[in-house]
This record gives sequence, C-alpha cells and structure tokens, in this order.
Amino acid sequence: MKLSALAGTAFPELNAALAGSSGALDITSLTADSRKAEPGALFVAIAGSKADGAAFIDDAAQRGAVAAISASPHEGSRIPVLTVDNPRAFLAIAAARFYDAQPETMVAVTGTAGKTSVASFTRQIWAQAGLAAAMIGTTGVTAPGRTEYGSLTTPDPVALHALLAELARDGVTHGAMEASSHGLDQYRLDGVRLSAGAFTNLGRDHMDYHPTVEHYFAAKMQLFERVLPTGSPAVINADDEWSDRAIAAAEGAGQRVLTVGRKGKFLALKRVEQKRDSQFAEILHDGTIHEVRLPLAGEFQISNALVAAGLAIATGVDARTAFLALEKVEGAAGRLQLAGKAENGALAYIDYAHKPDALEKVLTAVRPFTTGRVIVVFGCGGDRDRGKRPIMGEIATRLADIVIVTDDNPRSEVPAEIRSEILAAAPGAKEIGDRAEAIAHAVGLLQTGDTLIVAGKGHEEGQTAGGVTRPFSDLAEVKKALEGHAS
Ligand SMILES: CC(=O)N[C@H]1[C@@H](OP(=O)(O)OP(=O)(O)OC[C@H]2O[C@@H](n3ccc(=O)[nH]c3=O)[C@H](O)[C@@H]2O)O[C@H](CO)[C@@H](O)[C@@H]1O[C@H](C)C(=O)N[C@@H](C)C(=O)N[C@H](CCC(=O)O)C(=O)O
Ligand SMILES: Nc1ncnc2c1ncn2[C@@H]1O[C@H](COP(=O)(O)OP(=O)(O)OP(=O)(O)O)[C@@H](O)[C@H]1O
Ligand SMILES: N[C@H](CCC[C@H](N)C(=O)O)C(=O)O
Ligand SMILES: [Mg+2]
Repeated sequence: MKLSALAGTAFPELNAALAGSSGALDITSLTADSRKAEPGALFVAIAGSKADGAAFIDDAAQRGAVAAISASPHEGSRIPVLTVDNPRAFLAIAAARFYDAQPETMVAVTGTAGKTSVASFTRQIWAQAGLAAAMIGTTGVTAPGRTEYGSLTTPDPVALHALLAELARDGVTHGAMEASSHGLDQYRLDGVRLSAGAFTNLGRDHMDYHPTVEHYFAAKMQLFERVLPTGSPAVINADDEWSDRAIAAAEGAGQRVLTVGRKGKFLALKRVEQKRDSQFAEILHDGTIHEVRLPLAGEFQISNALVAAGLAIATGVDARTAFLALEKVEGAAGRLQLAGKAENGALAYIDYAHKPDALEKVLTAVRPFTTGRVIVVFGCGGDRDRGKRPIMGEIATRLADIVIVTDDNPRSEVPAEIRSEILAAAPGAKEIGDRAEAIAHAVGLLQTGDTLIVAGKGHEEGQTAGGVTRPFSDLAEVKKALEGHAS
C-alpha cells in the first residue's frame, strides 16, 4: 500500500510530504516496535512510558523500515521521517486502513469494573440471536471456533486491526471489545468503527498511571467524546456515582444516551430477587415488563447484563430475544465463578476483584446467601497502584469474617512488603504468602453455610514474581483443596 493511501487525509500536517516522493513509497507492514520492523515497514515512533520510539528510528531503518512517522523531526536518517502531531492516533488510523476490514458492527465498553463481563454477555446475546459474534478483552479473544488467551485488555492498534481483519474474513459480523483507560488514553481504538459504546461504573484503579481520578474519568470519557462517531447509541449504567457525569459527557458529545439500571430509562430495573446461584429480575423496556432469570450470582451481574442487553438492542437485536438470551448466559471466566462445593455444602468462588470497588461488590454480593461466614483470600499486584493496598485491606476486614492476605503477582516487588501494606489496614487478618497454601488453608476452614472468595486472579493462568511467571490457577488450587477437604 502506498504511504499516501495509508495516511489518508486525516493528518493534514502530512500533506506536503506525501505529495512528494515519500507518498509513493510502498509500505508492506506497520509497526511501533523497531524490533519488529521488517523490510518494507513503516515505523511509527511513539513516546511511551518507558522509552521514546524516536530513539529507535535508526534501528528500524537498519532492519528494513522504508519510512518513519514521528512527533519531531529526525535529522540524518537514511529513511524519510515524516512528522505528525499525534503519532499514536496516526498508528491507530493507519492500522485500520492497512488491515482494511473489521466486523461490520463493533461496540466498546469502558468503566472500572464489568467490562469483560459486559463484552462477554454481549457476544453471547448476539450469538443466541444467530449472529457470528466475537469478544476481545482481558480474557483474550472468543469467536466462533476460536478461544485465545490475551495479554492486554485493549490490544495495541496493530495487533487489534490484524485481529479484526482476521475475524471479519472468518465471517464474524459482530464484535464487542473492552476499552481500557490505557487503551483510550493511548488512542489504541481510534481506528475501530464503532456502532455503540457503553459505560459501567467508575472506581479507584490505575492510580499508578493516571495522576488523578479526574484524569482517569476523562480518559474513559474519550470513548464517547472522541472514538464513538457522533449520534451513536451510548449505553450508560445509571446507578453509579459517576453516571450523571458520564451521561453529561456523552450527551455533550452528541451521542444518543440510553440509560439502564434502577434509575435507567431505556432498560429500567424494577425488581430483583436474589438466589444462591441465580437472580430474577423485572425489566421495563418500551412499556413492557420482561421477566428474566439470570443464571448468575451477584447483583452487579444484573447491572452488567443490562448494559450488555442495551448494547445488543441498540445494535439491532429484538428486546425479547436479548432477554431470553440472558437466561442462558454464562459468566465470564473467573468472574464470581463457582469453583466447587465442600462436602458440607460450603461454596468456593474465584473472582477477578483486584481493585477496591470490585472487592467491595463481590464480598457484598455473596452475603445475602451466606448463612455462615464469608472467608476471603486475596493480595495486591506488585508494580501497580500502591494506594489501593490499605483500602482493600480495610474493605476485606469490614466485609468478610475471615481474611487471609496472600500474594498476587508480586512482579519485581518484595512480596512481604506488599502484604504488610495491606495488613496495616487489616487487623486480625492472617498472612500466608504462598497462594496455594493460603487457598488450602481457607478451604480447610469451610463449614456449612460459609462462602469462600478467592479474589484477584480470576482467569489468570500464572503467578509472576521476581521476573518469572509460573503456571498457577486459583481454580485448580481451589478444586485440589476441595478434593482433600473432609467435613
Ligand atoms: C503503560 C502502558 O500502557 N504500556 C503499554 C504501552 O507501552 P508504551 O507506549 O508506554 O511504550 P514504551 O515501552 O515506553 O516504549 C515506547 C515505544 O518505543 C518502542 N520501542 C521500545 C524499545 C525498542 O527497542 N524499540 C522500540 O521501538 C515501543 O514499541 C513503543 O512503541 O504500549 C505497549 C504496546 O502496545 C504495551 O505493550 C504496553 O503495555 C504494558 C506491557 C502494560 O503492562 N500495559 C498495561 C498497564 C495495560 O495497558 N493495561 C490496560 C488496562 C488493563 C485493565 O483494564 O486493568 C490494558 O488495556 O491491558
Ligand atoms: N458492574 C460491576 N460493578 C462492580 N464490580 C464489578 C462489576 N462487574 C464485575 N465486578 C467485579 O470486578 C471484577 C472484574 O470484572 P470484569 O472482568 O467483568 O471487569 P473489567 O472491567 O473487565 O476488569 P479489568 O479492568 O480488570 O479487566 C469481577 O470479578 C467482580 O469482582
Ligand atoms: N489489568 C490489571 C490486572 C491485575 C490483575 C491482578 N492479578 C494483578 O496482578 O495485580 C493490571 O495489570 O493492573
Ligand atoms: Mg477486563
């Protein structure tokens, strides 16, 4: 593809350069990582959190890149270096043009918690409606005949558009993806042609990346303000503290706001009845009450289900079909997933709560059906927001009867120090660093009526410490411990 065609007209600052010989260069691949530059590549230099891509232009050229895009001029290079104001936006738009195909109907969901669940439920509703549907997010890619583990919640633009093009070629027409705050802030989804967007809620997260909560919220709102085309449906959970501001942002950006939840107007939750492993909801839509039995525990799942139904209906699924589909929906892997039952009937769940609000929600969610004690095992990741550690310690102590603090991906940090920052706000908690041992200990405590929550890792398949990732699964450890548990 010619560089001029790849760049298109979205970057007027390139016009003069593209009118010359650079515009006629044939580009055969696109990358922001010089180490991946192949002969014929266009290298896009990005100033990141660890490095400045501009320092690798010569490296890319050496490996065969034929041109580079950068935020600032680069003298003396053997390849043409064209300057744009925003190389990240350029990378996203160029990746979309280069790979040239994406499922016809794409939706994206943002928010602190519930993104993976909403994307998964939306995919399942579409699939139940007979559509070829995919989801892309924290748990990887799920599409007809395809399940792959992923590493980022929102992949980088090149990986994302290569994937979207493959999905479109495989006949996928509908795709639901997660828009993380990093992804939005870094323009990773700016080339995706979205038909609808959604917002779940806002809580504390990623305070290692965003300087303030306002900055974090503003990043999330870029979904409505920048990425979603004006006039599109914006499905917003109306019951969160930040909902009014999210509604104002979406309306301000000219989106068609559809609110869902107890305070929702598009899908109004009129009644909920909780059971141990399911809940019954009455939902008012367009003058009709729909009765839905959602086969999942935890009221937050109703909220996620409503956002997903809102997205499915907004993209053309008939409301009755969407609600019927919710009756068969499966929880996303590792989200309040029942790992097993002890012989005495006590329940053991795994859950991906690794931030304060999520921990609060999950511990609150199991209380109504716990006649005995709520036991929680959790830790906090290393090289991530330190401020959340005492907050999560306090939440666990307040909402659980027995708290066991353990390790969760200490990464490069000293595990005992992470634990002590949690324990400082968790008087009475037990400390067991080894996660398998902590889980076995907790399972051993289970009595009739108790509920165990192993929080923080959900679907994860490894434990990272000291630069090494070893295979580790909360699900497998809970199952193993339950087998050995005699009541
Ligand atoms: C903080 C962050 O978001 N980092 C991501 C980001 O890196 P960055 O832009 O800061 O890049 P950098 O490492 O400073 O390097 C700058 C540039 O120089 C280039 N470079 C670097 C070295 C070299 O030899 N040659 C070269 O060209 C790099 O490829 C890059 O383009 O862009 C990279 C490429 O897409 C990502 O791999 C990287 O994810 C790291 C691994 C990461 O851990 N990200 C997490 C925090 C993340 O993005 N999480 C969110 C949210 C998860 C949630 O919802 O909780 C997610 O969407 O997954
Ligand atoms: N609507 C919600 N409100 C509050 N907490 C929720 C909600 N949905 C899920 N959770 C909690 O957050 C955890 C993660 O849920 P999910 O994976 O769906 O969210 P996410 O936004 O994709 O998170 P991440 O950013 O970590 O990928 C769940 O395991 C549960 O503890
Ligand atoms: N996307 C999140 C996942 C955290 C999962 C938790 N198990 C941890 O390692 O902290 C992050 O990278 O911050
Ligand atoms: Mg997620």
